[in-house]
Amino acid sequence: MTNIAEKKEKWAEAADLMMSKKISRKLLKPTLINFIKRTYSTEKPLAADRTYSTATGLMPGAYDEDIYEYTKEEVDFIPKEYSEIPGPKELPIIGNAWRFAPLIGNREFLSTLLRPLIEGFITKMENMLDEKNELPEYFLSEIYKWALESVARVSLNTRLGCLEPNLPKDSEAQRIIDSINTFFWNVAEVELKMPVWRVYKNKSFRKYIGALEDFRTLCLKYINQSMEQMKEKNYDNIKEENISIVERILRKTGNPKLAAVLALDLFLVGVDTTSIAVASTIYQLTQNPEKQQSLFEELKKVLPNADSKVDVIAQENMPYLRACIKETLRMYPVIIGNGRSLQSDAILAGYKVPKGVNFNIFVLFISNAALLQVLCEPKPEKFNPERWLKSGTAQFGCPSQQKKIHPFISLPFGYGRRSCLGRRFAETELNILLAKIFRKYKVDFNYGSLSYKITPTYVPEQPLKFKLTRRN
Ligand code: HEM
Repeated sequence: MTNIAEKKEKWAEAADLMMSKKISRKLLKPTLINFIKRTYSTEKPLAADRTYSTATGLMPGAYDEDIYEYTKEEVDFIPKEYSEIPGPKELPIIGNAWRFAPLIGNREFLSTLLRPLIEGFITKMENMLDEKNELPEYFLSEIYKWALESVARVSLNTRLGCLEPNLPKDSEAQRIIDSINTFFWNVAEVELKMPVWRVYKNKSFRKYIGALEDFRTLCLKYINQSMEQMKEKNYDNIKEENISIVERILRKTGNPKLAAVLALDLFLVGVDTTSIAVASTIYQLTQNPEKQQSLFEELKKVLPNADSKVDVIAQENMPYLRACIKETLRMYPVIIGNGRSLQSDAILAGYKVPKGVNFNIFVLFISNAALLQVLCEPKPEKFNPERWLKSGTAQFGCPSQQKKIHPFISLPFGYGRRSCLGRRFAETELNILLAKIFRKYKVDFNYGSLSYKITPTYVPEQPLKFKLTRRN
């Protein structure tokens, strides 16, 4: 048998093994956990060489040379714990942001910046309600605009005007959102499938490049504006929270190129991810009114009235809200799987897997079926936030069986060195916005069940016409 045929056969066997109902729980549990742990512990993202050859090379102007070399000062600025992570040579399109993870991870800073935008968005939602108190069909795109405004505020200290009513279709903010969507619709086709575009520039490729080019041009305009304004500023009298991430990087490194690349990264990955997570969590709570009521009881205690401030301390006192978000992302992970490329030979589930093999770890499958069934809760299809709540013994309990839930059951933000850098950013956005909505309104959805599609984010297909009823 040829090497390839042999490998294929082994992998088919491995897949059968994982799916087989006959397999004993004893064997499946350690095998799957080991499988995930081993693959996540590798550091190189999937298809890094291809991502490099397409995305970077095709974003003219974003990088002056093909591979950006860091100066000594920039390298020194990189916090120690991140310095050994492979840099942009590995994954240029989102390869730089991780170096500044601490800057996008401070909850106090994020909460202060994001709260006013959330207040503005809630007012906008109220103004969008129709005579049945329902939000419009295009509500998801309104969430996108809010998320875009948030990224712009934090990374560039810029307001794009996305919260204005009736943002024109040809406005710059709308065009940024459209280009992000087009990018995501075509990224899998261009980056992960056979690279037909190397010989023939097909439609997906042209759209993909067009979107990236549009996106880059628009974002760079705001980045340059931000840099111009910096020249006039006296930072002695400016509070830390009013200094954007881009400004901080520029002040520290004096390198506009580095700042621009980081901002582009954040715009590209920070908009639709959070938006879909918001949409899915609201939807789940409409489908489970008793859970929505439990959430309201919690929120009423922490936020005495609808206008109470959702600061960091308030967020810490909302375990049920966090459990609702976690449970939603278990059932509907926005990113359905993660990729890794093995950096050394490994033995997985008894099979020798050679260095260089690419993996897709299907979070959607794992968190909905296999692990959950084997390890803990027999009903993965049920929305049950309680399964994530700490029990009296301060363990993550599975109430029905008094067991700990294995942390790998749900990995919506990935795992390890290349896990999501915007996690705190996203969690802060979700905590504040959802707390505000569910403290103020009872939310219903009167149009049956939503179905989901993969674009490649996991997104609801039907209009989100949520009904809002004001609470006391
Ligand atoms: C609910 C919202 C979000 C979800 C579910 C999510 C999920 C993910 C996942 C699954 C990965 C890949 C992790 C891995 O391979 O282990 C990732 C990477 C990343 N995310 Fe997020 N994300 C979200 C929001 C954000 C936001 C708001 C930002 C920034 C503003 C962001 C920035 C990043 C960056 C920079 C990476 C690449 C990290 C690297 O390659 O080292 N994400 N995210």
